[in-house]
Amino acid sequence: MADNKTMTTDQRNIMTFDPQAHEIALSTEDLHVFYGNSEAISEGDLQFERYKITALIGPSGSGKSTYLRSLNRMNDRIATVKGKIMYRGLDINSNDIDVYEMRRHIGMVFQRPNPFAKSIYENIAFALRQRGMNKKADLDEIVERSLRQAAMWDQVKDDLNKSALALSGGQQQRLCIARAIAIKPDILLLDEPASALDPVSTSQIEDTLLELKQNYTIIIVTHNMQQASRISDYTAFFNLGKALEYAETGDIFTNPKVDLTNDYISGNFG
Ligand SMILES: Nc1ncnc2c1ncn2[C@@H]1O[C@H](COP(=O)(O)OP(=O)(O)OP(=O)(O)O)[C@@H](O)[C@H]1O
Repeated sequence: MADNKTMTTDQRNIMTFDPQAHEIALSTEDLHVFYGNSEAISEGDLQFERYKITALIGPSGSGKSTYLRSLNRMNDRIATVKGKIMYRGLDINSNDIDVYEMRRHIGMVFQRPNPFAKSIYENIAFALRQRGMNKKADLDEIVERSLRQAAMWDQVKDDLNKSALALSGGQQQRLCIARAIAIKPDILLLDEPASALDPVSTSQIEDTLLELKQNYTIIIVTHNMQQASRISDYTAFFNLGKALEYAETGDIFTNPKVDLTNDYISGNFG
């Protein structure tokens, strides 16, 4: 992706997000992702504003997940990721980055809820203990705070020793969100977190994300246009490995500048 200086006028028009006017939590620069010889992301660097929700939309296979997963190096083993991923002035795509430590700041929640086969309490406490926190009072406090932030404390506070696998799909996904935020990341990446859930659970997850954006920068892949328009502040439209348009969500859904964006949000393809 060309930088601002070398962008054509047309490119500037479709990337209406102005980085000068916002506090940027994370950005990519000249990012390219290859699976073998096949280039899955070829164009479309984005800058993510702090404490906002950005939705990545686009047809199946357009590269949304590949882009998202690159942001905290989940693609390291399966793809070649070139270019810079800038976080707090550091290129976190460089070889000398401690990936484990970086993921403490940039957490991920996956499409399918994937709680550990442990108790609700242990699902959260496990990662904290691995990071050297052993005092029960501290663990108790963070478990409660995380479950409250994920809007499920009242439902599970008397069942903390129950297996997480006995929870409903929606509760399991909120537990996974609680687990991700327990270590206080800055940025939360979510890959279609509600696609496997019923409408009520989906709506609860959306409410949770809207609450969380007070403290977290959120980037979410979704196929659900209503969801993108309900919860996101910014939307990026991907097609064939390129972010073709990036703007405030209201603009993308009411006044898209790229014909393909319009076709996609109108349900004409994808
Ligand atoms: N592990 C992989 N190995 C090889 N190619 C892959 C792999 N994962 C994705 N791809 C390819 O990369 C391209 C982008 O896929 P990606 O999953 O990022 O798209 P997507 O927009 O998230 O799709 P969907 O909405 O269906 O999840 C596709 O052509 C896909 O086949």
